[in-house]
Amino acid sequence: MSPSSLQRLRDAIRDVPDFPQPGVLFKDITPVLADGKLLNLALDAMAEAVEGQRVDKVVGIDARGFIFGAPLAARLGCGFVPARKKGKLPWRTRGVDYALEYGSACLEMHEDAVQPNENVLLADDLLATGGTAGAALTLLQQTGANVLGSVFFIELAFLHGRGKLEPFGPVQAVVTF
Ligand SMILES: O=P(O)(O)OC[C@H]1O[C@H](OP(=O)(O)OP(=O)(O)O)[C@H](O)[C@@H]1O
Ligand SMILES: Nc1ncnc2[nH]cnc12
Repeated sequence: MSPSSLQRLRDAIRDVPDFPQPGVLFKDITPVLADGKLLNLALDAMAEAVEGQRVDKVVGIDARGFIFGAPLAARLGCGFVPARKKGKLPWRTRGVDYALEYGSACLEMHEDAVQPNENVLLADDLLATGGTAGAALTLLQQTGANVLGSVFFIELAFLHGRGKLEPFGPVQAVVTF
C-alpha cells in the first residue's frame, strides 16, 4: 500500500477518549467503513498480508471482526467462520474465556467449523492487549488446523498484544498506533 493511502486510512480513524470506560482511548473505525474507497483499501491491505498463501478459512471475531473477516474471505476465495461471544452459535461449540482491554468474555466456535487439514487465518478489526485474538487462536489450535497467523486492520502496539499472538504464527496489521 502506498504511504499516502496508509495516511488516509490512519487519518480516518477517530479517537474517542474514555469509551467505553475512563482511561480507554477508543479507535473508532466507522469513518473508514462509511467511505467505500477507504474500506476497499483496508481490505486490499489485509489480503496483501497473505498473498501467495493458500487460505481455506478466515475466522473473524464477533462483532467488528466480521466486518473485515467475511469480505476478506470473499476476496481470498475461501470460507468464513464466525468466532462468537458466548451463547450466539446454534450448534455444538467449543469455547474459551478471555480478558480484553476493557472487560472479559467467552468466545465460541462451532466444533465442526474448521477441519484439521485446513489452512486458517484469524482476522479482526483491532489488536489491543491480544486477549481476544489469543483466545481465538487457542480455539483454532485445538481444532488441529494449520494456523497461518493473524491479520488486523489496527494494532495498538503500546499494549503489546502481539507478543501473545506470535507463538501461534505471524501477526500483521495495516495501521499501527
Ligand atoms: O486485544 P484485546 O484487548 O482483546 O481487544 C481487542 C478486541 O476488542 C474489540 O472487541 P469487543 O470485545 O469490544 O467487541 P465488538 O467487536 O463486539 O465491539 C475488538 O474488536 C477486538 O476484538
Ligand atoms: N482502544 C480500543 N479501541 C477500539 N477497540 C478496542 N478494543 C480493545 N481496545 C480498543
